[in-house]
Amino acid sequence: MNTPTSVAHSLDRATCTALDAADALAPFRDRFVLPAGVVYLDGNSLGALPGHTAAHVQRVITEEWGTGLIRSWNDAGWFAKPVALGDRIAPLIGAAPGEVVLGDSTSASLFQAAVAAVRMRPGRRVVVSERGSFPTDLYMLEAVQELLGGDEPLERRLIHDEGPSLEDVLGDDVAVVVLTHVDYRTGRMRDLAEVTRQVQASGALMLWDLCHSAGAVPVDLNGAGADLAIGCTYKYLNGGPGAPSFIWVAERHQSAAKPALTGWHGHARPFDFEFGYAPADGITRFRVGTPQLLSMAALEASLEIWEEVDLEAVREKSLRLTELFISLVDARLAPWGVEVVTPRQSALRGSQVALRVEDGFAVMQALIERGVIGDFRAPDLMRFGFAPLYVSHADVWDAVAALEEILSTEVWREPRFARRGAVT
Ligand SMILES: Cc1ncc(COP(=O)(O)O)c(C=O)c1O
Ligand SMILES: Nc1c(O)cccc1C(=O)C[C@H](N)C(=O)O
Repeated sequence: MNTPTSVAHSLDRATCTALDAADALAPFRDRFVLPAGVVYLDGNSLGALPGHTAAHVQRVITEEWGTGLIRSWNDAGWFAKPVALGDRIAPLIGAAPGEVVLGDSTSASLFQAAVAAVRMRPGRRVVVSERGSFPTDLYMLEAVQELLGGDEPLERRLIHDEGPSLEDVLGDDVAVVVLTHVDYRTGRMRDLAEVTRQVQASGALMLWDLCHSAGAVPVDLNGAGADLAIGCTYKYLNGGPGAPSFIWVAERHQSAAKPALTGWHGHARPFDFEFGYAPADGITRFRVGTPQLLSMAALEASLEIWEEVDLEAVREKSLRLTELFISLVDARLAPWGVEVVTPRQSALRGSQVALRVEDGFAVMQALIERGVIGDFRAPDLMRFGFAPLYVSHADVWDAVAALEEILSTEVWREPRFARRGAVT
């Protein structure tokens, strides 16, 4: 759908509810617990809770932990869970069975994957990333530099919208390029296949951060022939706060890939309790220590929903929602100088929209008080995530209407909305 501004002017809430009535994904909304009176547009930070998750986790606790006790490592498949769940995430990112394993946090997984990648390109002493990446990625790459820069330092080269470009920094000294597929601030989406091709043409490996992609847009890692990827499961995949991250390593690299963190769950024979480390075959070597089984139980529940979902339908609705939002913002919020920062070309957009608004922090706090939950990213962006399984067209209408009211009444100027303390 491409809703020009003139059409948005003639749109009303009834048109949005009619779009909802015709929406094939609308029934999924009932599978989630959403508080009454809340329009939830922050599923790009923490996904909503599926209705059956609590009962599933409760069962794992009482039956598998309470009754099964230690026996559940075998009887309930606990030991195999990180790879078993990885196999269930694989179709969502264009991976094959045996290529994905659930890990620790995304930060730790990025470190694991980046170290493995640098070691797979001996003699190449540069890691490329982007200046605007989510900071944890850059922080972890600093640690990679420190760890692997011995006699010969490891250089970090950062691309930036204003230059240098990827083309500028690629060369025969680059070991790995670490980029985020969908930018956490602007929602800009890179062409995964094209960037992978460009990077590999220089002889480097391509490591993707899929945090804002998994469950938001179709991803085809194997179709693109990418090398490694990591991502989180607590955003669009609804695994819950602290849900484990995933690591994908293309099957062709697995025997050469050496994990940075050599824990016993990644050992070839963990229960032989051998003296020395020997990596397990395949993706299992990227396991570290005891997996977070209760978090995995929550993710296991949400994946039941994801197994019923057609990602092309998700993408189609996501674009419909973001285009509707952008059109309504253009039509109704122009008097307050609201700027759409997210690309308007659908191929360049993930499933979120960022608006640049003066005093955006206070405006967002006022919006949240009105029950419309988005978030703010310093210095000046209000972010709105559109998770197509539970966000409706009427939600989009209500969010823009609330924003219009807050801007026109200037209620956001009240001191209680001023910035203080920790924010999310
Ligand atoms: C692109 C990106 N990478 C990494 C992370 C975070 O990593 P972690 O799961 O370790 O907190 C986030 C969000 O928190 C993110 O948006
Ligand atoms: N992971 C988060 C957390 O532990 C606390 C608050 C927010 C988050 C997020 O996921 C933020 C998110 N990655 C972002 O895009 O800004």
